[in-house]
Amino acid sequence: MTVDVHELQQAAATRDAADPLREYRSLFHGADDPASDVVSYLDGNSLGRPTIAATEAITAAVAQWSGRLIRGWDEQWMELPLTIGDRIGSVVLGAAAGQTTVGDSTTVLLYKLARGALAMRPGRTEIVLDTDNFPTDRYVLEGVANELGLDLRWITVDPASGVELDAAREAITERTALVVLSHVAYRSGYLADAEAITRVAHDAGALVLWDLCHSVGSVPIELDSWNVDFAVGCTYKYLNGGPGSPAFAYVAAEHLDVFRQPIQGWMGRRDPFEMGPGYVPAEGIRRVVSGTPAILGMVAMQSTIDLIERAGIGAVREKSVLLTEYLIDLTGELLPGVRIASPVGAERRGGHITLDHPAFRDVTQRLWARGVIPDFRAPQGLRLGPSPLSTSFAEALVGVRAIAEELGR
Ligand SMILES: Cc1ncc(COP(=O)(O)O)c(C=O)c1O
Ligand SMILES: Nc1ccccc1C(=O)C[C@H](N)C(=O)O
Repeated sequence: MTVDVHELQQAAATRDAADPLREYRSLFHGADDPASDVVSYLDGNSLGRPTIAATEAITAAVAQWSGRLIRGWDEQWMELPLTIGDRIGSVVLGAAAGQTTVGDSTTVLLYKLARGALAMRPGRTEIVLDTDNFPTDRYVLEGVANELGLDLRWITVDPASGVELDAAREAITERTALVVLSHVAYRSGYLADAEAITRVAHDAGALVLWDLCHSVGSVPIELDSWNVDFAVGCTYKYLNGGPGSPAFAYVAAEHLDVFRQPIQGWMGRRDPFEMGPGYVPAEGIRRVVSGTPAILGMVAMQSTIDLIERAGIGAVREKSVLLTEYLIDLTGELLPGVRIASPVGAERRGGHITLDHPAFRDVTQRLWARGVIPDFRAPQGLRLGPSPLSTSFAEALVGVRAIAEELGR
Protein backbone atom coordinates (compact mmCIF):
# COMPACT_ATOMS: atom_id res chain seq x y z
CA MET A 1 0.00 0.00 0.00
CA THR A 2 1.33 3.44 -0.82
CA VAL A 3 0.76 6.18 1.66
CA ASP A 4 2.41 9.53 1.55
CA VAL A 5 4.08 9.66 4.97
CA HIS A 6 5.03 13.28 4.62
CA GLU A 7 1.42 14.19 3.89
CA LEU A 8 0.25 12.24 6.96
CA GLN A 9 2.80 14.01 9.14
CA GLN A 10 1.75 17.38 7.78
CA ALA A 11 -1.89 16.59 8.54
CA ALA A 12 -1.02 15.55 12.11
CA ALA A 13 0.98 18.75 12.58
CA THR A 14 -1.98 20.79 11.33
CA ARG A 15 -4.22 19.08 13.88
CA ASP A 16 -1.72 19.75 16.65
CA ALA A 17 -1.40 23.40 15.66
CA ALA A 18 -5.19 23.78 15.79
CA ASP A 19 -5.52 21.99 19.13
CA PRO A 20 -6.64 24.46 21.82
CA LEU A 21 -5.10 22.18 24.48
CA ARG A 22 -1.69 21.83 22.77
CA GLU A 23 0.17 23.77 25.46
CA TYR A 24 -0.77 21.21 28.14
CA ARG A 25 1.52 18.54 26.69
CA SER A 26 4.63 20.36 27.88
CA LEU A 27 3.33 20.20 31.46
CA PHE A 28 3.96 16.43 31.56
CA HIS A 29 7.18 14.51 32.07
CA GLY A 30 8.37 12.50 29.13
CA ALA A 31 6.32 14.06 26.34
CA ASP A 32 8.68 15.18 23.56
CA ASP A 33 11.66 14.33 25.77
CA PRO A 34 14.54 13.24 23.49
CA ALA A 35 16.00 11.25 26.40
CA SER A 36 12.86 9.12 26.73
CA ASP A 37 12.74 5.77 24.94
CA VAL A 38 8.98 6.19 24.49
CA VAL A 39 8.03 7.60 21.10
CA SER A 40 4.28 7.02 21.34
CA TYR A 41 2.42 6.53 24.62
CA LEU A 42 -1.09 5.23 24.04
CA ASP A 43 -1.82 3.73 27.43
CA GLY A 44 -2.99 6.76 29.36
CA ASN A 45 -6.08 4.81 30.36
CA SER A 46 -3.96 2.28 32.27
CA LEU A 47 -1.44 4.69 33.75
CA GLY A 48 -1.34 8.39 32.95
CA ARG A 49 1.95 10.25 32.59
CA PRO A 50 3.24 12.26 35.57
CA THR A 51 2.79 16.01 35.48
CA ILE A 52 5.81 18.15 36.22
CA ALA A 53 3.79 19.83 38.99
CA ALA A 54 3.35 16.40 40.60
CA THR A 55 7.09 16.19 41.23
CA GLU A 56 6.95 19.49 43.08
CA ALA A 57 3.84 18.45 45.00
CA ILE A 58 5.45 15.19 46.12
CA THR A 59 8.64 16.96 47.14
CA ALA A 60 6.58 19.47 49.12
CA ALA A 61 4.65 16.64 50.78
CA VAL A 62 7.88 14.98 51.89
CA ALA A 63 9.10 18.32 53.28
CA GLN A 64 5.82 18.66 55.15
CA TRP A 65 6.19 15.14 56.53
CA SER A 66 9.74 15.89 57.58
CA GLY A 67 8.94 19.26 59.14
CA ARG A 68 5.54 18.67 60.66
CA LEU A 69 5.86 14.97 61.53
CA ILE A 70 2.83 13.73 63.47
CA ARG A 71 1.40 17.25 63.66
CA GLY A 72 0.67 16.95 59.93
CA TRP A 73 -2.38 14.80 60.66
CA ASP A 74 -4.15 17.49 62.64
CA GLU A 75 -2.96 20.27 60.38
CA GLN A 76 -3.93 18.79 57.02
CA TRP A 77 -3.78 15.06 56.44
CA MET A 78 -6.94 14.00 58.28
CA GLU A 79 -8.95 16.23 55.97
CA LEU A 80 -7.03 15.54 52.76
CA PRO A 81 -9.10 12.55 51.52
CA LEU A 82 -12.23 14.69 51.78
CA THR A 83 -10.59 17.86 50.46
CA ILE A 84 -9.30 16.10 47.36
CA GLY A 85 -12.58 14.19 47.15
CA ASP A 86 -14.45 17.48 46.94
CA ARG A 87 -12.08 18.73 44.23
CA ILE A 88 -12.65 15.57 42.19
CA GLY A 89 -16.38 15.94 42.83
CA SER A 90 -16.57 19.52 41.66
CA VAL A 91 -14.14 19.37 38.71
CA VAL A 92 -14.87 15.98 37.12
CA LEU A 93 -17.87 14.27 38.75
CA GLY A 94 -20.55 16.95 38.83
CA ALA A 95 -20.85 16.28 42.55
CA ALA A 96 -21.51 18.85 45.27
CA ALA A 97 -19.16 18.87 48.25
CA GLY A 98 -19.39 16.28 50.99
CA GLN A 99 -20.09 13.21 48.85
CA THR A 100 -16.66 12.10 47.60
CA THR A 101 -13.62 10.75 49.40
CA VAL A 102 -10.26 9.36 48.30
CA GLY A 103 -8.71 6.18 49.67
CA ASP A 104 -8.27 2.42 49.17
CA SER A 105 -8.17 0.83 45.73
CA THR A 106 -11.13 0.80 43.38
CA THR A 107 -11.48 -2.90 44.14
CA VAL A 108 -11.82 -2.33 47.89
CA LEU A 109 -14.18 0.62 47.42
CA LEU A 110 -16.35 -1.46 45.10
CA TYR A 111 -16.66 -4.01 47.88
CA LYS A 112 -17.40 -1.44 50.55
CA LEU A 113 -19.98 0.45 48.52
CA ALA A 114 -21.64 -2.68 47.12
CA ARG A 115 -22.05 -4.15 50.61
CA GLY A 116 -23.32 -0.85 51.96
CA ALA A 117 -25.77 -0.45 49.08
CA LEU A 118 -27.09 -4.01 49.33
CA ALA A 119 -27.82 -3.53 53.02
CA MET A 120 -30.18 -0.75 51.91
CA ARG A 121 -32.29 -3.11 49.80
CA PRO A 122 -33.15 -6.01 52.10
CA GLY A 123 -35.39 -8.66 50.58
CA ARG A 124 -34.21 -8.05 47.03
CA THR A 125 -32.23 -10.96 45.62
CA GLU A 126 -30.26 -9.90 42.53
CA ILE A 127 -27.21 -7.88 41.55
CA VAL A 128 -27.17 -6.86 37.88
CA LEU A 129 -23.82 -6.62 36.08
CA ASP A 130 -22.43 -7.36 32.64
CA THR A 131 -20.25 -10.10 31.24
CA ASP A 132 -17.57 -7.73 29.98
CA ASN A 133 -17.28 -5.57 33.05
CA PHE A 134 -13.71 -5.21 34.31
CA PRO A 135 -12.55 -8.45 36.00
CA THR A 136 -12.23 -6.93 39.46
CA ASP A 137 -15.86 -5.75 39.35
CA ARG A 138 -17.02 -9.24 38.36
CA TYR A 139 -14.88 -10.99 40.97
CA VAL A 140 -15.83 -8.64 43.81
CA LEU A 141 -19.52 -9.04 43.07
CA GLU A 142 -19.20 -12.80 42.79
CA GLY A 143 -17.71 -12.74 46.28
CA VAL A 144 -20.35 -10.38 47.64
CA ALA A 145 -23.15 -12.48 46.16
CA ASN A 146 -21.65 -15.58 47.81
CA GLU A 147 -21.34 -13.86 51.16
CA LEU A 148 -24.91 -12.62 51.13
CA GLY A 149 -26.61 -15.51 49.29
CA LEU A 150 -27.69 -13.28 46.39
CA ASP A 151 -27.91 -14.04 42.68
CA LEU A 152 -25.94 -12.37 39.92
CA ARG A 153 -27.93 -11.41 36.87
CA TRP A 154 -25.52 -11.07 33.95
CA ILE A 155 -26.19 -8.83 30.97
CA THR A 156 -24.40 -10.55 28.10
CA VAL A 157 -22.59 -8.00 25.98
CA ASP A 158 -20.65 -8.05 22.74
CA PRO A 159 -17.05 -7.25 23.82
CA ALA A 160 -16.87 -4.71 20.97
CA SER A 161 -19.83 -2.87 22.43
CA GLY A 162 -21.31 -2.47 25.92
CA VAL A 163 -24.45 -2.32 28.01
CA GLU A 164 -27.19 -0.76 25.93
CA LEU A 165 -30.22 0.84 27.52
CA ASP A 166 -32.64 -1.83 26.26
CA ALA A 167 -30.49 -4.62 27.66
CA ALA A 168 -30.37 -2.86 31.02
CA ARG A 169 -34.14 -2.36 30.93
CA GLU A 170 -34.65 -6.06 30.36
CA ALA A 171 -32.29 -7.18 33.12
CA ILE A 172 -33.42 -4.80 35.89
CA THR A 173 -36.56 -5.96 37.69
CA GLU A 174 -38.30 -5.69 41.04
CA ARG A 175 -35.85 -8.37 42.24
CA THR A 176 -32.84 -6.14 41.55
CA ALA A 177 -31.14 -4.70 44.61
CA LEU A 178 -28.10 -3.14 42.89
CA VAL A 179 -26.85 -2.48 39.34
CA VAL A 180 -23.05 -2.31 38.94
CA LEU A 181 -21.76 -1.22 35.54
CA SER A 182 -18.83 0.64 34.02
CA HIS A 183 -19.52 4.05 32.55
CA VAL A 184 -16.83 3.43 29.89
CA ALA A 185 -16.09 -0.23 29.14
CA TYR A 186 -12.44 -1.07 29.75
CA ARG A 187 -12.10 -3.05 26.55
CA SER A 188 -14.32 -1.53 23.85
CA GLY A 189 -14.52 1.98 25.26
CA TYR A 190 -18.34 1.82 25.01
CA LEU A 191 -19.86 4.81 26.80
CA ALA A 192 -22.97 3.73 28.66
CA ASP A 193 -25.94 6.05 29.03
CA ALA A 194 -25.43 6.38 32.77
CA GLU A 195 -28.25 8.84 33.30
CA ALA A 196 -30.88 6.74 31.52
CA ILE A 197 -29.75 3.45 33.06
CA THR A 198 -29.79 5.04 36.51
CA ARG A 199 -33.38 6.13 35.86
CA VAL A 200 -34.37 2.61 34.79
CA ALA A 201 -32.82 1.21 37.98
CA HIS A 202 -34.62 3.72 40.15
CA ASP A 203 -37.94 3.07 38.43
CA ALA A 204 -37.51 -0.55 39.50
CA GLY A 205 -36.60 0.47 43.06
CA ALA A 206 -32.95 -0.58 42.64
CA LEU A 207 -29.74 1.30 43.44
CA VAL A 208 -26.81 1.91 41.04
CA LEU A 209 -23.06 1.82 41.50
CA TRP A 210 -21.08 3.16 38.55
CA ASP A 211 -17.44 2.29 37.93
CA LEU A 212 -15.97 5.49 36.50
CA CYS A 213 -12.36 4.31 36.09
CA HIS A 214 -12.25 4.86 32.33
CA SER A 215 -14.44 7.94 32.17
CA VAL A 216 -13.25 10.15 34.99
CA GLY A 217 -11.12 12.96 33.60
CA SER A 218 -11.97 12.20 29.99
CA VAL A 219 -15.77 12.16 29.70
CA PRO A 220 -18.10 14.70 31.35
CA ILE A 221 -19.90 13.20 34.35
CA GLU A 222 -22.87 14.68 36.24
CA LEU A 223 -23.45 12.37 39.18
CA ASP A 224 -25.73 14.72 41.10
CA SER A 225 -27.99 15.62 38.22
CA TRP A 226 -28.11 12.00 36.99
CA ASN A 227 -29.23 11.01 40.51
CA VAL A 228 -26.51 8.39 40.79
CA ASP A 229 -26.45 6.60 44.15
CA PHE A 230 -22.85 5.37 44.32
CA ALA A 231 -19.71 5.56 42.20
CA VAL A 232 -16.06 4.57 42.36
CA GLY A 233 -13.12 5.27 40.08
CA CYS A 234 -9.36 5.06 39.61
CA THR A 235 -7.14 8.12 39.87
CA TYR A 236 -4.05 6.73 38.14
CA LYS A 237 -5.47 6.89 34.62
CA TYR A 238 -6.74 10.27 33.36
CA LEU A 239 -6.13 11.94 36.74
CA ASN A 240 -2.41 11.03 36.62
CA GLY A 241 -2.23 10.13 40.31
CA GLY A 242 0.65 7.69 39.73
CA PRO A 243 0.91 3.90 40.03
CA GLY A 244 -1.49 2.66 42.70
CA SER A 245 -2.75 6.10 43.69
CA PRO A 246 -5.87 5.71 45.83
CA ALA A 247 -9.30 5.57 44.23
CA PHE A 248 -12.34 7.74 44.98
CA ALA A 249 -15.79 6.86 46.22
CA TYR A 250 -18.99 8.86 45.83
CA VAL A 251 -22.06 8.34 47.99
CA ALA A 252 -25.06 10.54 47.18
CA ALA A 253 -25.91 12.92 50.03
CA GLU A 254 -29.41 11.48 50.34
CA HIS A 255 -27.93 8.10 51.36
CA LEU A 256 -25.24 9.27 53.72
CA ASP A 257 -27.30 9.02 56.90
CA VAL A 258 -28.24 5.38 56.41
CA PHE A 259 -25.24 4.10 54.45
CA ARG A 260 -23.04 1.71 56.46
CA GLN A 261 -19.99 0.05 54.96
CA PRO A 262 -18.58 -3.27 56.16
CA ILE A 263 -14.97 -2.40 57.03
CA GLN A 264 -15.58 -0.59 60.29
CA GLY A 265 -12.17 0.93 60.95
CA TRP A 266 -11.33 3.59 63.44
CA MET A 267 -10.72 6.28 60.81
CA GLY A 268 -14.34 6.08 59.71
CA ARG A 269 -15.65 6.22 63.26
CA ARG A 270 -17.13 9.29 64.84
CA ASP A 271 -14.31 10.97 66.76
CA PRO A 272 -11.61 8.35 66.13
CA PHE A 273 -9.23 9.74 68.75
CA GLU A 274 -11.77 9.23 71.47
CA MET A 275 -10.76 5.59 70.99
CA GLY A 276 -13.97 4.64 72.71
CA PRO A 277 -15.92 1.42 72.77
CA GLY A 278 -18.01 0.36 69.81
CA TYR A 279 -18.12 1.61 66.22
CA VAL A 280 -20.36 4.53 65.41
CA PRO A 281 -20.05 5.75 61.82
CA ALA A 282 -18.70 9.25 61.32
CA GLU A 283 -21.06 11.86 59.95
CA GLY A 284 -21.15 12.21 56.17
CA ILE A 285 -18.77 10.78 53.59
CA ARG A 286 -16.04 10.17 56.19
CA ARG A 287 -17.85 6.97 57.13
CA VAL A 288 -16.51 5.44 53.88
CA VAL A 289 -12.96 5.69 55.27
CA SER A 290 -11.63 2.62 57.11
CA GLY A 291 -7.93 2.94 57.97
CA THR A 292 -5.17 5.55 57.77
CA PRO A 293 -5.29 7.20 54.34
CA ALA A 294 -2.32 7.01 51.93
CA ILE A 295 -1.42 10.69 52.00
CA LEU A 296 1.68 10.56 49.77
CA GLY A 297 -0.29 8.56 47.21
CA MET A 298 -2.96 11.20 46.81
CA VAL A 299 -0.71 14.21 46.33
CA ALA A 300 0.08 13.92 42.61
CA MET A 301 -3.47 13.81 41.29
CA GLN A 302 -4.17 17.31 42.54
CA SER A 303 -2.17 18.94 39.78
CA THR A 304 -4.13 17.16 37.05
CA ILE A 305 -7.42 18.11 38.71
CA ASP A 306 -6.18 21.71 38.54
CA LEU A 307 -5.26 21.30 34.86
CA ILE A 308 -8.65 19.82 33.97
CA GLU A 309 -10.37 22.64 35.80
CA ARG A 310 -8.35 25.14 33.80
CA ALA A 311 -8.92 23.43 30.46
CA GLY A 312 -12.57 22.56 31.16
CA ILE A 313 -13.82 18.99 30.95
CA GLY A 314 -15.83 19.94 27.83
CA ALA A 315 -12.64 20.87 25.97
CA VAL A 316 -10.93 17.71 27.28
CA ARG A 317 -13.77 15.59 25.90
CA GLU A 318 -13.63 17.40 22.54
CA LYS A 319 -9.94 16.65 22.18
CA SER A 320 -10.50 13.08 23.32
CA VAL A 321 -13.17 12.54 20.65
CA LEU A 322 -10.89 14.04 17.98
CA LEU A 323 -8.03 11.76 19.07
CA THR A 324 -10.08 8.55 18.96
CA GLU A 325 -11.66 9.63 15.67
CA TYR A 326 -8.19 10.23 14.27
CA LEU A 327 -7.05 6.80 15.45
CA ILE A 328 -10.10 5.24 13.77
CA ASP A 329 -9.39 7.11 10.53
CA LEU A 330 -5.72 6.11 10.59
CA THR A 331 -6.71 2.49 11.20
CA GLY A 332 -8.84 2.56 8.06
CA GLU A 333 -6.01 4.12 6.10
CA LEU A 334 -2.94 2.28 7.42
CA LEU A 335 -4.18 -0.99 8.90
CA PRO A 336 -6.22 -2.91 6.32
CA GLY A 337 -7.58 -6.16 7.75
CA VAL A 338 -7.69 -4.81 11.30
CA ARG A 339 -11.16 -4.68 12.87
CA ILE A 340 -12.27 -1.81 15.09
CA ALA A 341 -13.74 -3.44 18.20
CA SER A 342 -15.19 -0.21 19.60
CA PRO A 343 -18.20 2.00 18.93
CA VAL A 344 -17.57 4.08 15.82
CA GLY A 345 -20.06 6.80 16.77
CA ALA A 346 -18.55 9.35 19.15
CA GLU A 347 -21.73 9.65 21.26
CA ARG A 348 -21.28 6.08 22.55
CA ARG A 349 -17.46 6.05 22.58
CA GLY A 350 -15.32 6.94 25.60
CA GLY A 351 -11.67 7.95 25.49
CA HIS A 352 -10.07 4.82 24.03
CA ILE A 353 -10.53 2.29 21.25
CA THR A 354 -9.60 -1.34 20.76
CA LEU A 355 -8.38 -2.86 17.52
CA ASP A 356 -8.69 -6.54 16.84
CA HIS A 357 -6.27 -8.81 14.96
CA PRO A 358 -4.82 -12.29 15.63
CA ALA A 359 -1.22 -11.02 15.50
CA PHE A 360 -1.64 -8.42 18.23
CA ARG A 361 -0.24 -10.43 21.15
CA ASP A 362 3.17 -10.68 19.45
CA VAL A 363 2.91 -7.27 17.86
CA THR A 364 2.41 -5.63 21.28
CA GLN A 365 5.69 -7.05 22.56
CA ARG A 366 7.57 -5.72 19.56
CA LEU A 367 5.88 -2.32 19.87
CA TRP A 368 6.81 -1.99 23.55
CA ALA A 369 10.41 -2.87 22.67
CA ARG A 370 10.51 0.03 20.23
CA GLY A 371 8.92 2.55 22.60
CA VAL A 372 5.40 2.46 21.19
CA ILE A 373 3.09 1.69 24.10
CA PRO A 374 -0.49 0.63 23.57
CA ASP A 375 -1.99 -2.14 25.74
CA PHE A 376 -2.85 -5.70 24.84
CA ARG A 377 -6.17 -7.11 26.01
CA ALA A 378 -6.82 -10.82 25.48
CA PRO A 379 -7.66 -12.55 23.30
CA GLN A 380 -6.38 -10.32 20.50
CA GLY A 381 -7.17 -6.71 21.25
CA LEU A 382 -4.77 -3.81 20.94
CA ARG A 383 -6.08 -0.97 23.07
CA LEU A 384 -5.20 2.61 22.21
CA GLY A 385 -5.81 5.06 25.05
CA PRO A 386 -4.67 8.60 24.27
CA SER A 387 -4.75 11.15 27.11
CA PRO A 388 -6.34 14.40 25.93
CA LEU A 389 -4.00 16.63 27.94
CA SER A 390 -0.74 14.89 27.08
CA THR A 391 -1.14 13.04 23.76
CA SER A 392 -0.50 14.86 20.49
CA PHE A 393 -1.86 13.89 17.09
CA ALA A 394 1.73 13.45 15.90
CA GLU A 395 2.32 10.95 18.71
CA ALA A 396 -0.82 9.05 17.74
CA LEU A 397 0.38 8.88 14.14
CA VAL A 398 3.79 7.53 15.20
CA GLY A 399 1.95 4.78 17.08
CA VAL A 400 -0.34 3.70 14.25
CA ARG A 401 2.51 3.77 11.73
CA ALA A 402 4.52 1.49 13.99
CA ILE A 403 1.57 -0.91 14.27
CA ALA A 404 1.34 -0.94 10.47
CA GLU A 405 5.04 -1.74 10.19
CA GLU A 406 4.84 -4.54 12.73
CA LEU A 407 1.90 -6.03 10.86
CA GLY A 408 3.90 -5.82 7.63
CA ARG A 409 1.47 -3.37 6.07
C1 LIG B 1 -13.04 -0.39 35.05
C2 LIG B 1 -12.01 -0.70 36.09
N1 LIG B 1 -12.40 -1.01 37.33
C3 LIG B 1 -11.50 -1.32 38.29
C4 LIG B 1 -10.15 -1.35 38.02
C5 LIG B 1 -9.23 -1.87 39.09
O1 LIG B 1 -8.88 -1.03 40.02
P1 LIG B 1 -7.78 -1.38 41.12
O2 LIG B 1 -6.88 -2.45 40.60
O3 LIG B 1 -7.05 -0.10 41.24
O4 LIG B 1 -8.50 -1.78 42.33
C6 LIG B 1 -9.69 -0.98 36.74
C7 LIG B 1 -8.26 -0.95 36.39
O5 LIG B 1 -7.38 -1.44 37.01
C8 LIG B 1 -10.65 -0.69 35.77
O6 LIG B 1 -10.28 -0.39 34.52
N1 LIG C 1 -3.82 -0.95 37.50
C1 LIG C 1 -3.05 -1.61 36.62
C2 LIG C 1 -1.85 -2.18 37.01
C3 LIG C 1 -1.06 -2.88 36.11
C4 LIG C 1 -1.44 -2.95 34.79
C5 LIG C 1 -2.63 -2.38 34.36
C6 LIG C 1 -3.44 -1.72 35.28
C7 LIG C 1 -4.73 -1.15 34.86
O1 LIG C 1 -5.17 -0.20 35.43
C8 LIG C 1 -5.46 -1.77 33.77
C9 LIG C 1 -6.71 -1.06 33.42
N2 LIG C 1 -7.63 -0.95 34.52
C10 LIG C 1 -7.44 -1.69 32.27
O2 LIG C 1 -8.52 -1.24 31.95
O3 LIG C 1 -6.97 -2.58 31.63
